[in-house]
Amino acid sequence: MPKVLIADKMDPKAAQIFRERGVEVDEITGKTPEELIAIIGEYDGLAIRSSTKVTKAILAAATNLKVIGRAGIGVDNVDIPAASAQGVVVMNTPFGNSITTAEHAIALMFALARQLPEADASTQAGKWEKNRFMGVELTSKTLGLIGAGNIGSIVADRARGLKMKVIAFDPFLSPERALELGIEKVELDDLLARADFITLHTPLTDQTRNILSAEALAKTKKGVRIVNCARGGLIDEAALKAGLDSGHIGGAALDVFVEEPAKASPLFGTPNFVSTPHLGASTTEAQVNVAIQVAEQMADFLVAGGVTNALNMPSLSAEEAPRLKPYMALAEKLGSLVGQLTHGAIARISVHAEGAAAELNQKPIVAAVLAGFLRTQTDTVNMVNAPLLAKERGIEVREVRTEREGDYHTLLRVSVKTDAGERSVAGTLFGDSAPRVVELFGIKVEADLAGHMLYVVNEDAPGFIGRLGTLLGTAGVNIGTFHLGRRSAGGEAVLLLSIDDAVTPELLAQVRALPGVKTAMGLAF
Ligand SMILES: NC(=O)C1=CN([C@@H]2O[C@H](COP(=O)(O)OP(=O)(O)OC[C@H]3O[C@@H](n4cnc5c(N)ncnc54)[C@H](O)[C@@H]3O)[C@@H](O)[C@H]2O)C=CC1
Ligand SMILES: O=C(O)C(=O)COP(=O)(O)O
Repeated sequence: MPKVLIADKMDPKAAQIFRERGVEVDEITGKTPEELIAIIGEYDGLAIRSSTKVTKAILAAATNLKVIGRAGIGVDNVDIPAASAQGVVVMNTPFGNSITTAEHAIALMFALARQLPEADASTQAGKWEKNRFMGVELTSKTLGLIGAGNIGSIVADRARGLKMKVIAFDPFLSPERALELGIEKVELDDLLARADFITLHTPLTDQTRNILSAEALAKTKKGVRIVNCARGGLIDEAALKAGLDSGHIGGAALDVFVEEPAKASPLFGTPNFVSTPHLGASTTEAQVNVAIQVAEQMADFLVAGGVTNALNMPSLSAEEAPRLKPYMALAEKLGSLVGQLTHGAIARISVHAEGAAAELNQKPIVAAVLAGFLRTQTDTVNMVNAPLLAKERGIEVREVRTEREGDYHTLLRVSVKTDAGERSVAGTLFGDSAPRVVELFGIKVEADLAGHMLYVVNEDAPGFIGRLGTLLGTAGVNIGTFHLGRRSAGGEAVLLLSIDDAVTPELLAQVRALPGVKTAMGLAF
């Protein structure tokens, strides 16, 4: 009988469903990482919320683990590349708590507009300070959304009901979707200059980290009120404190912090600062939703092999699985590669199958490309919703087949069209099972895309590889594999290195400073 550990507080419905479906379950919450490492080896499944951090060390001890189920949305507490490398499926419940979280953002907006927490404390202290508290109306104010996905869209809907004017910065929001939501799509600087209230609803990614930096906060309208119910790290907390102290920022409400649990913060006690302890998803309704959903999905997987809402594995039927599986792994990797290497609005993604690949069902292959691609923008994408999400984002998806073989017996090519033109990557399967990228933006390479990688484009010149090797060696970075390709002798060359740990910003800065380097990026698969 499969065995699941529920490691964070969850509605009792989760344990009930596991038992009903023939899964043994232990509920042991509040463990330290060391305590978790000591027991995780016995479990096939791990059900969590945001408190448990599923690190490489925990995964290394999880020798029987097959599935991690996140009863909620954000999976930034799970090392997904490490889980994928270990073949552990990671699932979330993308919609169960979105209404609740949107409502919390609206609640915090009201709390700021009318200084509710401070007025409450003062009144209950017997002060009756009727003249101290003067609020503002929400009606007719401009709300700036940073991120207009599931939660952001619900906030927009509620805010429009409150007669607010809603503007949004979300590079992946299509003009059609903005129109449908009744909101105006704007650039970040425009939003900063115009918004009376700002709420954040993006995942924490390299692009969104510190999106409200000191510089961005300085561009806001005087008196702006800011709400963050998404992830700590989207706002520079020190700059927020300075802005509140100077009076430039009229109020701020944080549900999430860079360090959680946040038991101390320079922000605590600051006038017009409101905080809650990551309560965005904490309503009875949302917790019942996510508990039921996560237990059903995990039980389905452990008992029957069904895959739903997986972040690192395509959904599949039993018959198609054996032939399609390696193609989908290749498709995800190629999608993720172009997603990580492409910035800005995408007009079109084309998936071209050549040779043996052209004989297969293209739907799951195309969905896997899109899931890999969109995962660089949102935590909530999977094979099922990737095509829909692409459509919502105004991305045209093209499917092309050529049954005739080219240089390879089987080939998948993924092309992305942006304002800057169309670029493509291509990959094949070695031995019909091992995915390899064989072409990167017109340059022939041959590489396995796995774990953490360093991607460098440089001018092909003698001595460069030696200098890079020395730099990495000095920085204590261990190289697993090393792949090299070039357009022409003395032209542009590309290097793909697999390394043991994530590329740090410091390392990237050093690589970028090497003579001849045109681009350097950290990639993760
Ligand atoms: N406080 C809490 O308890 C909860 C927090 N959350 C968090 O809320 C956040 C949003 O969740 P959902 O709306 O469900 O996710 P979603 O994936 O549906 O939406 C995220 C949106 O952010 C946009 N985005 C991505 N990169 C961006 C960038 N660089 N600039 C601007 N926009 C960007 C995406 O295009 C997408 O539309 C997640 O981080 C999630 O973890 C979710 C539930 C509860
Ligand atoms: O679903 C999410 O992304 C959340 O942040 C909710 O977190 P929680 O499950 O309440 O710890």
